[in-house]
Amino acid sequence: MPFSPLFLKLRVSDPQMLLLQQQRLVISSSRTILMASKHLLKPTPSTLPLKLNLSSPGIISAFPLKPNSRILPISLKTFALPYTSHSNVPGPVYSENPEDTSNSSARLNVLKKKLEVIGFDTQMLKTGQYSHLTCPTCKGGDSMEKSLSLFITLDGDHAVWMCHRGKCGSRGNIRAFVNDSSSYGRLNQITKIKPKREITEESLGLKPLCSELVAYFGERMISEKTLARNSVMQKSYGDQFIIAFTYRRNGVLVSCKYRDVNKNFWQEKDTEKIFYGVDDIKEASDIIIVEGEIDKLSMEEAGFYNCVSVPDGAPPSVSTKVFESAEKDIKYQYLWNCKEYLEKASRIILATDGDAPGLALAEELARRLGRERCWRVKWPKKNEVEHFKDANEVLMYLGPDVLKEVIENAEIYPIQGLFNFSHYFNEIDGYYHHTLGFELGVSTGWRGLNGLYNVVPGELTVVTGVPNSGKSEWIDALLCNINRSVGWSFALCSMENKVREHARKLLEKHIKKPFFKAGYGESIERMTVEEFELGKKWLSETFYLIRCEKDSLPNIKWVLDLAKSAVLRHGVRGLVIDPYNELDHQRPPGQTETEYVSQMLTMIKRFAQHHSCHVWFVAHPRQLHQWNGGPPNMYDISGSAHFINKCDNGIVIHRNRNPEAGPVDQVQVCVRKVRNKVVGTIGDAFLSYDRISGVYTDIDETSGE
Ligand SMILES: Nc1ncnc2c1ncn2[C@@H]1O[C@H](COP(=O)(O)OP(=O)(O)OP(=O)(O)O)[C@@H](O)[C@H]1O
Repeated sequence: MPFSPLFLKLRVSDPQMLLLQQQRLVISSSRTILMASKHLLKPTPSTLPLKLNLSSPGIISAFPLKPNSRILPISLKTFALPYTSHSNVPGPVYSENPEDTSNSSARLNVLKKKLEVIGFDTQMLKTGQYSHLTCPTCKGGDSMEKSLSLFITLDGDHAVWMCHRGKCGSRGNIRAFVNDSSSYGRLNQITKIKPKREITEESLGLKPLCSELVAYFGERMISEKTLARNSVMQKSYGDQFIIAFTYRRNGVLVSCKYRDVNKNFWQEKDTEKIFYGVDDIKEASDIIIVEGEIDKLSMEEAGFYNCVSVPDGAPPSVSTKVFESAEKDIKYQYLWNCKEYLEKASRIILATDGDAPGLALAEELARRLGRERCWRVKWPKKNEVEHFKDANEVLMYLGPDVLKEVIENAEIYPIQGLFNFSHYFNEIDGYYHHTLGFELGVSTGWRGLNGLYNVVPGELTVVTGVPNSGKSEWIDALLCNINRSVGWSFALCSMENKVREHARKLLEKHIKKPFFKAGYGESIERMTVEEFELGKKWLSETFYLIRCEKDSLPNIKWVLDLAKSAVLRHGVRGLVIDPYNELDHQRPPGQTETEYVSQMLTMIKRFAQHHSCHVWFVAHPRQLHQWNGGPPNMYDISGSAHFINKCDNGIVIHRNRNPEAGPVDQVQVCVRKVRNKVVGTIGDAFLSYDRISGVYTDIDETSGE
């Protein structure tokens, strides 16, 4: 015989109150007044005792009193669930003046019209009672059953409905009069939520653990005390007993997960997903999250009660999906359902398994919880190649003290782009022990510069000087010296040089003989054909040319891309860009030259650092008015002060052109900036330039700083 819940003392004028009363008092067929348990009493507008469709699978009474009762009032517990209200669905234009609204039949009329818009058949609807209707969402499925219960308040102002078909679960509510300014809600916007079952130990048939299962846990180092504290139970399943991990919130059974002898897991269906042991982290500021219930129990054996386990294990890999909202984050609903527990935590230790899914789970959790408050554990080594994979393994094989240590030594969860020095200890060790190479820089080959400037991979040297001062010549000579001493090879982007002339200059420096028998070579013997042939081989092995064969000028990105190829393909350790003004410097509209130069130098420095390649960048000074013949200043470089600000080393090449002021072959190498004190300091060195071979040699005369 079908039963209907009856409501006592309903006040028609106050729908909220009505709803509240509806939640609290339900009279069953046996006229027993059932009081809903406290946590089910949250006065939410959608919480109504709804008559259940008994054919609907998986919906069981929230009340442990009468498992077989056919009256099964349920709490929808909507405070934890998304809920679509249709109270804003406007009606077609009906009379909505206050006088009319005091009239319940007018109100009911408006309400019915709104319900019709949604798709309800309203002919038989009456206030103050339930109606069984065909659900406009699922149409009652194949059997076309009238699976939807709809209730209209006595004043005709408010309708609440829910479809009891397990596959549908649509529900919603609507009011006759509200601020109806929005457009019509569409039916498919009705949130489909499966109602959660209310379960008890009795209804699930859970029993205390038998001695065999206690012994099984004993083998896994889980004590009876821990099992009891966590209410681990058992259930008979066919002819076997299976372990039942009871999921509780505030001590109340919310869900249950089973494990059989074959390590198969399954969870009571249509129950809420929450963390296992969530009550243990209620007030905790430090939380441990593990991947399985036995790991949670293991943590207790090591003295950590502030631990929860995820209910569903680990995903195979990190999802590539963009996280949209908690509602759509179905796989991690347990996390959102326990949000208020997690919000208080300042430190969350992710002690998931050490395998790929475990790491993926840690990443998924960290994404949602905020990496900045996450830590992760390093499971100890099992042997040369393997690590222990989880808390229970460590507990079983190494004991509770080691497990405790593992947790205490958890390391901060990495955040992309945020490091501490420990992440770089290998590199720092290498720097200290001189195993990186060239830590103190490579000598330029000139004694006078040894204390001032040495060449370190990964740095940027800006070289300037008035036109014809010998900047290019000096850099070529420097490259030859470095190649001779340490064998480095170089990428050259020397736009001003013809290739053959550049080859001549380099060969002259390398062979120390003139390329031609011509006036500039005076009486010195020209390099022989054999020397020339060997020189060509040396050229090919030492230098890689970056040249733009088209008429257009290359831009810096193009140059750096090719330099990167030269590093990767030929292992070059240095790049010369000579000069700055021969590059294409088109800037986006609105960008100043200063901004552009800053950006360009950042790119160059990044290239240098990433590829451990030293970059020499030649830049001319702006036109100097009233030039006194002295070396220009690094701040005189045309374009921007960033050249001196951003470089690691700043060098001005200067030569005397006044015979009365001193020898004209004398070259002044002014080291104006050295960022790295290990490799030099500011000061001047004086070299002598041999015009025939282009070779620079030390003059034993240096000026002070
Ligand atoms: N100390 C010096 N004495 C005499 N001639 C020199 C000296 N240094 C360089 N030269 C000559 O000056 C000319 C220009 O040299 P280089 O191309 O190296 O100068 P630069 O500063 O790079 O010039 P630009 O600013 O035009 O690029 C070359 O012919 C070179 O032989």
